Amino acid sequence: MSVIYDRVALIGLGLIASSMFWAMKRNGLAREVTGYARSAATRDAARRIGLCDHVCDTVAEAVKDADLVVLAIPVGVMGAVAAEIGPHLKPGATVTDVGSVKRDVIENVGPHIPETVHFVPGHPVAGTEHSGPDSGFAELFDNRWCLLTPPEGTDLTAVAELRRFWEGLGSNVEEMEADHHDLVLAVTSHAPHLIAYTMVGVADDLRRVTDSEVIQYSAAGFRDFTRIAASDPTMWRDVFLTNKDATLEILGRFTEELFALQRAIRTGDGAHLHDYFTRTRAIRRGIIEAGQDTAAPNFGRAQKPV
Ligand SMILES: NC(=O)C1=CN([C@@H]2O[C@H](COP(=O)(O)OP(=O)(O)OC[C@H]3O[C@@H](n4cnc5c(N)ncnc54)[C@H](O)[C@@H]3O)[C@@H](O)[C@H]2O)C=CC1
Ligand SMILES: O=C(O)C(=O)Cc1ccc(O)cc1
Repeated sequence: MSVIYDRVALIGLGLIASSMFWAMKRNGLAREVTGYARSAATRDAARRIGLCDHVCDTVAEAVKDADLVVLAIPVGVMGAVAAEIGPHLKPGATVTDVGSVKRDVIENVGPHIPETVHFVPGHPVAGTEHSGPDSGFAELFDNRWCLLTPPEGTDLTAVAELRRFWEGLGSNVEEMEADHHDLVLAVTSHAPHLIAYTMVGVADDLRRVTDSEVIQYSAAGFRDFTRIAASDPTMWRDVFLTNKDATLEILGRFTEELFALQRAIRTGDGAHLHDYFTRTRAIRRGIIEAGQDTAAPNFGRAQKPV
């Protein structure tokens, strides 16, 4: 593959930025990659493992002369960091982000980007429960979606170039409107994370009563919850605070359904439970038969309906 951006600056050196770096190197997408993280300890860790061609001690130095600047930091600090970098951006450059929420990022970053610089928001829908500079790997984005949410009027060439870049990192790229993105992700990612956090919290309370049994005898479903509930607290705090309306909308619907299932259990309404579980099983089988289970950890290997 060929170079798409001569110089890329990664701001924030955690899971997503480090995975982008290794994937860029794997596929030769950038000639030089600079990096910056707020804490000196993270910058030192990055230097130790050879993450970035040059790790800078100031954000201004990192973005200077960059053709692409990637904000790979928690959603809650995007606006403040955009304000810091705004005056140092090169005319003609593109700024993007990888935040899990899009409307809030557009509102908080957009105003700090000079007229001469393009801003194309993005979200790779790929990740793990791990964080920090050591956690990245080049294959993270392979065959996963990257969603771009350019506001109306965004330069089409800048969007097309960023699309090619994410395709070069291994992703399938789709464009969508930011509010739609936030609602879809509230259903598929944000509410499920909150449910996992809650379930693990409930089990932890119970553990005090039953000693270590909750963990010792946990079945696969609960283990999956504990994996998700190990995700970075700062990142997820910011996701819920910035995608507030969509998350509350989905949680409201979730609670209604949960109450209906609770009532069916209390009244012994087996037909309700059976119908409900039959419907949800059909959804899972439909996803697999349509070959859309690209987010499964064993993607790429033969799968049979479960
Ligand atoms: N972890 C995941 O599975 C996914 C995360 N995302 C999004 O990507 C973004 C980054 O997430 P991760 O890489 O997982 O996080 P991470 O916690 O691994 O890394 C975040 C980095 O940002 C730095 N940072 C924090 N505040 C900063 C500031 N004010 N200035 C400069 N650097 C700062 C931290 O030092 C750290 O290096 C978040 O917005 C998240 O919503 C998107 C897709 C998946
Ligand atoms: O680890 C998992 O199961 C995830 O769901 C990863 C993830 C977390 C946040 C995102 O915005 C996108 C993907």
